Amino acid sequence: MVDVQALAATLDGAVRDVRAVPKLTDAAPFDVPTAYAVQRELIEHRIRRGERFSGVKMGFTSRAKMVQMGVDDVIWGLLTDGMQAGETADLSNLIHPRIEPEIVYLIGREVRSVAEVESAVAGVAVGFEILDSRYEDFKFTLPDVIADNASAALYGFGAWHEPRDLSNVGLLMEIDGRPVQTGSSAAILGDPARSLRAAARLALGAGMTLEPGWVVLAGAATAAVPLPKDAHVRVTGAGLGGAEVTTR
Ligand SMILES: O=C(O)C/C=C/C(=O)C(=O)O
Repeated sequence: MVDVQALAATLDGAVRDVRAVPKLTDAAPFDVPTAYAVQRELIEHRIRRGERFSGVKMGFTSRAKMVQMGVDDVIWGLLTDGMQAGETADLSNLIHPRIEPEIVYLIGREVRSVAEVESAVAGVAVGFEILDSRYEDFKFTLPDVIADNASAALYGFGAWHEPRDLSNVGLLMEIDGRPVQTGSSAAILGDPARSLRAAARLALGAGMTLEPGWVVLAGAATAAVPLPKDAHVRVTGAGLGGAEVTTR
């Protein structure tokens, strides 16, 4: 029997000390439901420090990542307002950050069923997610990464646009003006709307609802790339404008 509170405290300590730890399953294996219990307790540390829930992030939404991890379903993590990046992101609080482009949904009203999630979307935007695994060498098993809140660290997004078909949006990520990733939103489960529905399903399954004002990060359409200090990152989505962050 693993100690959920102790595992969450280990990961929270890694976040606060900016220090990678051995993956939790090295000490004792645990299953996916236990991993989500650790994740929830990990987020509760932030909530107790005064942060507020601001949305959810989806992971392993691309076929390549599912195959790599040997899984056949997506994972999710919880976001707080403390994770929202401003114009600049201070990387001194992160261990080994990586960045990936995102499609972002803004939830306009409480979502009580999967069937209503698309009609509850109030806006769509292009954005980015900064990942930071709390594990040494960014290496983990499926339960480890779920417990670690799907490597969530920081996120941001550009201007909101009217909801629309996002099944094939061209995405470009540039660092200091150099293209580092290009892709299509079609890499997100064939259509990021599927990821949105999965977010509603997983939230409801965990006894939560997607709330008005929350964001849903639909998951990576490209690989994440290492994020250096003193860099300017711009993510552009065809018809969706851009999202930018400067690191220090
Ligand atoms: O690869 C990780 O560190 C876990 C997170 C994955 C995603 O956020 C994703 O697949 O989009």
